[in-house]
Amino acid sequence: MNMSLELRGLHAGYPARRGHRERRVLDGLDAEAPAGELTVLIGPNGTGKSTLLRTMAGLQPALGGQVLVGGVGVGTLPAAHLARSLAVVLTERDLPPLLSARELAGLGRHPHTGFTGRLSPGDHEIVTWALAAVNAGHLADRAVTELSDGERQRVLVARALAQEPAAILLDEPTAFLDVTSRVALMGLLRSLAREKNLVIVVSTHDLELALRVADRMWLIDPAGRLHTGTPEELTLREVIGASFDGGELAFDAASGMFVLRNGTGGTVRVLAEGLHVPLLERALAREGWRTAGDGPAELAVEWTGDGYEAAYDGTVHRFATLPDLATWIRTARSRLTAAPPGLLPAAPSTVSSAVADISTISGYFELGIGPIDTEAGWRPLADLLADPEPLRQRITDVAGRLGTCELRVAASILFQGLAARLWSPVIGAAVAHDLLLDLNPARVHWRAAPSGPLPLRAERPTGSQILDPARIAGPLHDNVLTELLEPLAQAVQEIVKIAPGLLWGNAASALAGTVRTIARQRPELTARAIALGRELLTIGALQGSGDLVEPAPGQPFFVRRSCCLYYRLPEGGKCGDCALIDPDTRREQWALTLRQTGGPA
Ligand SMILES: Nc1ncnc2c1ncn2[C@@H]1O[C@H](COP(=O)(O)OP(=O)(O)OP(=O)(O)O)[C@@H](O)[C@H]1O
Repeated sequence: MNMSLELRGLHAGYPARRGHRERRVLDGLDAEAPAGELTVLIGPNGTGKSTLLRTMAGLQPALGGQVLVGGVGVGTLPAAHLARSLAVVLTERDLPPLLSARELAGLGRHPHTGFTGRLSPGDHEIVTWALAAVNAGHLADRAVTELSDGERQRVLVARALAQEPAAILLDEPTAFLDVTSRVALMGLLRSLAREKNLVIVVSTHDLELALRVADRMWLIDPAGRLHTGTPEELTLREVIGASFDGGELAFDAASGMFVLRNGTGGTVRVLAEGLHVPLLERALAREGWRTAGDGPAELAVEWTGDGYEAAYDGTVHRFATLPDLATWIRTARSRLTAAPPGLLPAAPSTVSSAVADISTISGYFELGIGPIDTEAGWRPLADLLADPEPLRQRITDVAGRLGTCELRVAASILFQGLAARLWSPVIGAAVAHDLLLDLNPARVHWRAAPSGPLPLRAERPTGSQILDPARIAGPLHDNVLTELLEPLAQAVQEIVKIAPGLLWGNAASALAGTVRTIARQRPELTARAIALGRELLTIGALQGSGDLVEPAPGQPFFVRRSCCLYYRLPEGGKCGDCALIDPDTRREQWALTLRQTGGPA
């Protein structure tokens, strides 16, 4: 039979005494503590943990219901029999002086000794075993009054073990112990439960430790209800926070720790590995930020390997050290939390599903997700912006492919292609998923390909959820234009002499091309794509580069103001949005395209 300790409709409390009415502390409890598991009893002060343990141990009568050990009611057992089923460890600090640890542990044998109370050689053997089981063999001959709190607790557990009971109940055995001894004692109790197949119920105030070691928890909430389950089940049922939150402290379900409720912090997502995760979480918790699970967070903080990046409302702030980050969060808090941000760092699953979806629009919208194998030629986008060699190589390749000896023409066409490649996933994710995809040049990788759109890949793409679409153009411009296309334009200009106005015309044309592709592939997103495209054309370097027009509803075209040099290719002509085309010819071209694509003429 597998042993367990059960409560059946148990009422615990204090019977009526002269002048005092009966005081019921706990009503109608049902629960089970199986053998082989460590059951940890927790609850705020005064909720009745000691009352319950004493009632379970038969030290005070139940006011109703039953406590069963191995199916037998505790209240029905004679004292000596009860002592062989159940041992109790209370917080005893006043132990008889002159008693050695061995003698104290030996007291546990009393239910088994005869009338004389003398220990047989067999009893001594069990006492030695019990002391060894709690790693207190070396303390056997020491006076218990001279032991440290941790050592004494272990000897008290040895006394309970020497009793050879089926169940051991312990009331706050870790109360006076330092952190190492607390963890060690709880660990010891858990292994005893497992190895000796004992029922062990232990009460503690150390909730964080309980969550880590308990196989099962019994939680008494302030209303006197008993909740049972694994630590994870109780966390998911949100009963822990509901029972212990209060004042300055709030329970953080993700970390299983209490965090200071500084009032003004919000939710933060931590992207880091190893020890950096708990350290960052703790430092942020001190500033009042709570870790978000898979849901949205207001702030994202990432350990990048050589520093920290904090993304808030679409802007990334970089810090060399954790104290620098903490100072920024502290001093920036009033600004950070004054108004809800328009952008929230998105959950990784949201980003990856959005990326997977937009990748189906066309090759230009694709962003691969997965490990970066540098052997396979993947390099950070930052390299393409900073190191002139790969860029020069690609310009030469394009020139060769297009059959021109004019590097300037090849550079212009390459830049336009790259601009389309960078706009597409970002604009696609924005209009299709309200997600500002972060094409971080340090973490998004590219590799050379003989033809087609430049392959892009990120191990863990990140992004922000767009709460207010009206505020998206600015951050999106900063990400694509400021972080990527501006350095790229500069790098191109260092290789060939080319007018910046031409390159910005190309960037605008690429943007318009992205909008057109969305209109063709996802017509339902056309209006948003056009509106966003038009707004982007009014910001920074794109200003004055051209107009996104809509000669027929849902059919955007671009009118450039600068030339892209495409016409100079041997087989080139005037491109669709060419600045060199006169308005009448342009209208004819649009009409033709609209007829070809099935749109209204
Ligand atoms: N002898 C007693 N007579 C009447 N009421 C008592 C007695 N002992 C305790 N109580 C009351 O029973 C309730 C539960 O007390 P108990 O000591 O069991 O709580 P606890 O959860 O162990 O508290 P703590 O976490 O502070 O140790 C409290 O309201 C307490 O005042």
